Amino acid sequence: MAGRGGLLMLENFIGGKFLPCSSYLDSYDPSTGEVYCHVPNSGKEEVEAAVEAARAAFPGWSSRSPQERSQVLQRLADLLEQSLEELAQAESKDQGERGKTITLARTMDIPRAVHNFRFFASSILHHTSECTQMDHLGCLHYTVRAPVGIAALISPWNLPLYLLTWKIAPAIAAGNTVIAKPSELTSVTAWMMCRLLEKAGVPPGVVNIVFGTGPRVGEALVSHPEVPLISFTGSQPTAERITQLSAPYCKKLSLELGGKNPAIIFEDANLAECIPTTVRSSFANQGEICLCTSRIFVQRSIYSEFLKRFVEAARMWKVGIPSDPSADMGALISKAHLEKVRSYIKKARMEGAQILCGEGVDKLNLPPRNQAGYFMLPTVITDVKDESCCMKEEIFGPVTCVVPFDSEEEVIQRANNVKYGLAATVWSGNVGRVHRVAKKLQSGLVWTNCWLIRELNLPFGGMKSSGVGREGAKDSYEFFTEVKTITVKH
Ligand SMILES: NC(=O)c1ccc[n+]([C@@H]2O[C@H](COP(=O)([O-])OP(=O)(O)OC[C@H]3O[C@@H](n4cnc5c(N)ncnc54)[C@H](O)[C@@H]3O)[C@@H](O)[C@H]2O)c1
Ligand SMILES: N/C(=C\C=C\C=O)C(=O)O
Repeated sequence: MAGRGGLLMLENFIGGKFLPCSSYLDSYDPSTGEVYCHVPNSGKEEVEAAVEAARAAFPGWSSRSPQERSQVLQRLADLLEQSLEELAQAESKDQGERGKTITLARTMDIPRAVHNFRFFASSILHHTSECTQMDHLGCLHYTVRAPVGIAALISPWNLPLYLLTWKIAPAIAAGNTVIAKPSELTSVTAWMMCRLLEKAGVPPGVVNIVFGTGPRVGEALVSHPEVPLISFTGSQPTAERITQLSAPYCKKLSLELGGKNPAIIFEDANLAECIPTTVRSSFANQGEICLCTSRIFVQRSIYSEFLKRFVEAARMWKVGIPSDPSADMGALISKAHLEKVRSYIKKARMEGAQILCGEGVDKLNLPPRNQAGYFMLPTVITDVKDESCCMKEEIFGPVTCVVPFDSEEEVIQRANNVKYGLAATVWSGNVGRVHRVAKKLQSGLVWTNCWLIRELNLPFGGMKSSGVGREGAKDSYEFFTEVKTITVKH
């Protein structure tokens, strides 16, 4: 709806109704410094109202059959698909000059949000329970699963509707009611989705969305005693805080966090495929995808050739305004984030590393009105030590380090030598080596000779500081349900 000064003014969605909030956050367009949208600055009061609505809706929704719930999810997927262009425009505009290109929103974010509902609408129909027998004792044992209750779903700004629906769909398919909190930086598409819920047949109170900041509404939500389950995607420091706040209640937690993802490129790799894919895996969505490559290990015999061709390809990766369909990359999410990313380049320089292209080396070519935006060129760093912060810490920007290696054992040890363990890529024509290396990497996901091909049936998630738990058909079902073992003596 239109609010102050004709700007978009979002409202919370609680109990099937849009409700105004007593205070609002200004959301800025960072290229102009102007407010472009008002987002509810919700807190405890709004969380209380959402918990009440979710509690009231739970008995009815949880007692529907999986088939009935599945039909509702299918209808929601259809409605989202019918609004694909409108949602893609909004997703790109919401990150606006901040970054998401219209092409990525059209081809990845919104189609995947649609697919999330279709996928879980289908997978909920195919779960089976376990059964075992103890004939010598005359016993039969079996399991039953039931939804947990009210789920808190907290998501980040980088893939707004994609990641939020990746949580809402499995949670409600399993019969839970939910309170979702999108990032305060990118709330618009979640709000637009609320307008479709009633038409899809989602009963009031099954999906509630409260908007606002982490410290205010996020903390009120995760520390609420009647919310037994939290699915969180975001940064490691926030995950720590959520873990502390939820610990007194022994809540069920799923944490999908950051990464420092290696690409390992052996001398027998098909460079014609590897180079464009590794440019994409390093710089897609401005490098603001938790799965992006940020450390590239290249076998020494092909190191010089790889570096030359990789830098050439990185320079071709077009930085442009997000509404330009030919742009490969837009701008970063905020001024603060751009400064943080640039600070890594500065530190790398001070440590004696070389910046081969991008920040401080090449010139951005942008229209005059976008020159104040938070744009940065794809940046390649080399001559950097494994102990450098650029090789250890998650930068979450269009920056990647390229270093040589000699042997398989050595590169596995170096790739594993960070606190994260989310995603890795391995490039080699030797099938035996691909399997061997993939097995030894401390990483929840390993893509070999490709990147970001998603099979939603299988577990998604990270090891070490990259997270706790997995998401996927079976994993999300197990997370969003409680299991009970029943023994029958006959
Ligand atoms: N593993 C994955 O699947 C995955 C996917 C996307 C992003 N990420 C990670 O997310 C990070 C970037 O996203 P971000 O900057 O939005 O992360 P963030 O942790 O700052 O925020 C994520 C969400 O948590 C909320 N939040 C912040 N403080 C909170 C608190 N104290 N209590 C409750 N909620 C709180 C935010 O408002 C937002 O909705 C990166 O580290 C990235 O790697 C991981
Ligand atoms: N959760 C998924 C992707 C996360 C990307 C992070 O930025 C997914 O593809 O299911």
